[in-house]
Amino acid sequence: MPTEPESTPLLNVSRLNVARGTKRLLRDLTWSIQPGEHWVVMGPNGCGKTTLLRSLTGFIAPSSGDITLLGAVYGETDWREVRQSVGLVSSSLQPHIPGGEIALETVISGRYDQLDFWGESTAADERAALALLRKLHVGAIARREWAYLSQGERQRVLIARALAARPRLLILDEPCAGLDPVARAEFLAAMNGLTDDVHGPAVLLVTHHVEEITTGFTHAMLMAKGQSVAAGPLRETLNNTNLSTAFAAPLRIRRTAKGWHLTSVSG
Ligand SMILES: Nc1ncnc2c1ncn2[C@@H]1O[C@H](COP(=O)(O)OP(=O)(O)OP(=O)(O)O)[C@@H](O)[C@H]1O
Repeated sequence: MPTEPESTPLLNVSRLNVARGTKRLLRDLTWSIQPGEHWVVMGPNGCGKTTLLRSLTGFIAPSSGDITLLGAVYGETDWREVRQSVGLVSSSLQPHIPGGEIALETVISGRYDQLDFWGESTAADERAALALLRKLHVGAIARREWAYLSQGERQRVLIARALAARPRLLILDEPCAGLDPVARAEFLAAMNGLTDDVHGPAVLLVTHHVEEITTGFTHAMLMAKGQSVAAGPLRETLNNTNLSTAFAAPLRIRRTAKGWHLTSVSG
């Protein structure tokens, strides 16, 4: 993969279009992420968030437009190589983790970019994996099997797994889905640790809930009907007008000491 200067955008998407049959899943989407930024992507069901993530990670081919990720240009570079520097945490990974695998092994498998890893791990691998689990406040379950982990623990093990590969971009696709309030609060505390780490990866969070936008996030993109409705610094972008446009309903957003709150304005 090419090396790039510090100031190069981590991601540059220009006029990205994805069509399947007659349906346009993404329309002329333009977006960039600079080093040091942590982004939230929001939008109604079916607006194209997953399609965008799948395009960025090379699992869907764009119909037109350009993607430059970590200095590599889509179509010119082997995207499997680019993917090694992108951590993806998505519920779609969960069925692929063997039930009998202990958390430590799941994390180590991320370092080798393999699911169900059967290779020889070293003592150094184990120490590094344990440090990651501790960082995410789940060190105590290091030797517990996947089948017995709670949803909240699983999500954090998957983040540790993604971090084991030392990604430059970490994509969290609705990581709080299915978590109870306590597990969610614990998860959000761990996510705060990630965005606070100046040596850590850029974080891209896809969520439906503004309450999950922790203080370290700097930017937001709102999507609707395959397009970017608004994108930019978080506090400017998350306003009543942009959110109401994206969700096609009157919404009011507030920010308090406890975080963001979104309410529907009836009548
Ligand atoms: N291969 C495909 N062929 C046709 N339509 C598709 C295909 N893949 C996705 N779609 C449609 O494209 C739209 C965008 O889907 P996508 O999964 O990207 O939305 P999303 O924003 O992630 O939604 P959600 O918030 O519900 O997860 C949806 O209407 C979906 O049904």
